[in-house]
Amino acid sequence: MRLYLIGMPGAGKTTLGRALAVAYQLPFLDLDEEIVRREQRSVSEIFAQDGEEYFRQREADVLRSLIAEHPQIVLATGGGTPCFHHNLELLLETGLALYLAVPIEELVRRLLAVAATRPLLASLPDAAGLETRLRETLAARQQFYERAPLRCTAPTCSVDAVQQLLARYSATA
Ligand SMILES: Nc1ncnc2c1ncn2[C@@H]1O[C@H](COP(=O)(O)OP(=O)(O)O)[C@@H](O)[C@H]1O
Ligand SMILES: O=C(O)C1=C[C@@H](OP(=O)(O)O)[C@@H](O)[C@H](O)C1
Ligand SMILES: [Mg+2]
Repeated sequence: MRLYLIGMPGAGKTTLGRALAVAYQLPFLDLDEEIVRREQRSVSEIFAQDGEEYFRQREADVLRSLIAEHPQIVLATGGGTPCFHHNLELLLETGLALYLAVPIEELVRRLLAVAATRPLLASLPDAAGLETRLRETLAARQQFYERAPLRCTAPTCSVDAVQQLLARYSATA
């Protein structure tokens, strides 16, 4: 199987993805990390030097190459991945997408600690600014995220919770 984690920055796609890959004994890849490896520079550097449009094109290209290379994978996408270049349709056609629907308040708590390393959040001064930006971003992206067949609404979605979701999904699919 291919399991794709989608959702807002800070939702835990990378963190939970790694743990799920161990539980299901599947290879794990993180789309951002793969872009960084291929570009030999950080996501922040890519945004600063070449802009978001360039990043989105690379993101779409690397996504397609990873899917072609890996029939079995847990893949953590970036927060914007499903919203550009028909990536969501590709994810829905080639694997099972899991939306980590974490409340904004929890995202704010987590991201305040790491905002400086995330280009779309780096320029925000405080928690109120971060919360406003996240609410706006979610309002625009929800329509994409909600098309995932699996959704975890727990503030901290665990491996156990995903295993239960998957078991229920497999029983009805
Ligand atoms: N379930 C969790 N509980 C608490 N903190 C978490 C959880 N998942 C992720 N985090 C923290 O939130 C931040 C963002 O997590 P990350 O996995 O990078 O999210 P994403 O890949 O969705 O942006 C990290 O600092 C991580 O340690
Ligand atoms: O939300 C976004 O548009 C982005 C999220 C990031 O990934 P995470 O969701 O893993 O932070 C990364 O792909 C890039 O900074 C853009
Ligand atoms: Mg991530």
